[in-house]
Amino acid sequence: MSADSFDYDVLYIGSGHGTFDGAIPLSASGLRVAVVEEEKIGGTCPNWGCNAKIILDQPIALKRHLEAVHGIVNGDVSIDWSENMANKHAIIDGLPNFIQGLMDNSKIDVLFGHAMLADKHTVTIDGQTKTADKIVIATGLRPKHLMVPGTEFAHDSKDFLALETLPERITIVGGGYIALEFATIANTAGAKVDLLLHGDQALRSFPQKYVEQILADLAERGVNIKRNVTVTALEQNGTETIVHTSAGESVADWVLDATGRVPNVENIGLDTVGVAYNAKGIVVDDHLRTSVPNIYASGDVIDKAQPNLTPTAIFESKYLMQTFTGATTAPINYPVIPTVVFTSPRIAQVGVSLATALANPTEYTVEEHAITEDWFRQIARPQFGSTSLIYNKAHQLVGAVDMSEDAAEVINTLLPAVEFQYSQDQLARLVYLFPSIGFSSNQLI
Ligand SMILES: Cc1cc2nc3c(=O)[nH]c(=O)nc-3n(C[C@H](O)[C@H](O)[C@H](O)COP(=O)(O)OP(=O)(O)OC[C@H]3O[C@@H](n4cnc5c(N)ncnc54)[C@H](O)[C@@H]3O)c2cc1C
Ligand SMILES: NC(=O)c1ccc[n+]([C@@H]2O[C@H](COP(=O)([O-])OP(=O)(O)OC[C@H]3O[C@@H](n4cnc5c(N)ncnc54)[C@H](O)[C@@H]3O)[C@@H](O)[C@H]2O)c1
Repeated sequence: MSADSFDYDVLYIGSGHGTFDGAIPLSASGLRVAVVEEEKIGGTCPNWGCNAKIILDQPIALKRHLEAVHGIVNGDVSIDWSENMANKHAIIDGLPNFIQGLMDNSKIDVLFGHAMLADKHTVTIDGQTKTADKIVIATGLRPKHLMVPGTEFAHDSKDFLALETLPERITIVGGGYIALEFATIANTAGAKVDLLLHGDQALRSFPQKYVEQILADLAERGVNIKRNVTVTALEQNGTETIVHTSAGESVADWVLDATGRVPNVENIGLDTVGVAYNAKGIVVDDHLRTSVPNIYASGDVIDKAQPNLTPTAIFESKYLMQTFTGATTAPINYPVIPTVVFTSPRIAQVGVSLATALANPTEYTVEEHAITEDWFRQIARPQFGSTSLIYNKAHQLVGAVDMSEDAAEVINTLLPAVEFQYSQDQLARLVYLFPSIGFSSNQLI
């Protein structure tokens, strides 16, 4: 069959960043494109991920900043959670319509409903049938649930980001991004937080010497951190939830299950069509093709080594757009992808990890700079913070970690040097605004 005999050239399942950043220019280039969404247009990041989280975090970061400059700026500061939530609604509630408007303008057909593959060119959407030359699966992840009696009494990150009132006592199960970011928000906003770690570490992909400083600070601020604890059951008693664990029981008004996220690979017809997948997601080749050559995958649903983040999903959807327009036939060539956890202070990193560098001293050298070495980074009076720089044998910057309130900006500044392996001469030609985080960060290398 020729491509013209199908309803569409490309049909995407899911409307998150794994889809729309590439689908919009693809449709604008003249291809016939459809996007199927069963929930909110834009998917996780705008509606119940990055955007919602960082809006709620903004007053949290401000309150922590004001605490640090207490004595200079005085007066009681408290967070009105309902107003914080109202501000979140005001900023993000219009995003699905905005994103759909972008899709409409580029002539994408937006179809609502649950999509399932019927054969390699056919998708059913709540009974309706559509055909496409190419199909992209971009169905993302969903929260994992504790496999214990009473698991239904726990809530997930989406519920937390929609809380109209902040519960007094919150138990958070897990030690990943969501657990630590939400523990920071809930603690600073005034809740009593229990943080239950399955093992003895949190944020395992970040340098533990930095993570331990974050945990110590949270503990000093009243977060009750329990390590090596296994939740065995949850029980509802009126408005309270009793949390049964290997270390005894405790009581909470609200329990957040932050034990990870799993790929949406079920109930979409993968077995019917023969698309290979595993517990970590859909298997793809270096062109993001699944085991069925005209079916591709994009975003979080892919089983891959790169971190499941919005910028990764955007990179993948744009790569597919270039593939489908014929602008490239090359395999996907991922750049270095930075990561940041929005605790207070934040930790951000890029490139070769600190753990790898320290384990291979003949390959790498590590230089650590305390935040106190730079006058400019003192003005917000941070209690602690550092930057670690990782160099290869040719003394090129190959990795960096920063722990500070400005960590995202520090790592953004260092990112081009890591990605493009700038020489000292090239670095010397970069003139940054002064004083600024960019200037201070560039001074380090
Ligand atoms: C709480 C939280 C905070 C986060 N914070 C950050 C952050 O600060 N920075 C960052 O970079 N990343 C962050 N992330 C990760 C980021 O949100 C994801 O990496 C990104 O949204 C992935 O996009 P995606 O398009 O692959 O998937 P999604 O955005 O999840 O989109 C998948 C879409 O597919 C739809 N769908 C699924 N199955 C079907 C079907 N059968 N039919 C029709 N539609 C279907 C879903 O409804 C969903 O809308 C966060 C995630 C969470 C949960
Ligand atoms: N700042 C950001 O970029 C950001 C923020 C939030 C989420 N995200 C994305 O969302 C993904 C999911 O985040 P997450 O925090 O849900 O997952 P995660 O994989 O980061 O953390 C899951 C945590 O749950 C723990 N855990 C697993 N099973 C458990 C059990 N039975 N009992 C107790 N603890 C258990 C793990 O040890 C781990 O600490 C991240 O990997 C990231 O890709 C990114």
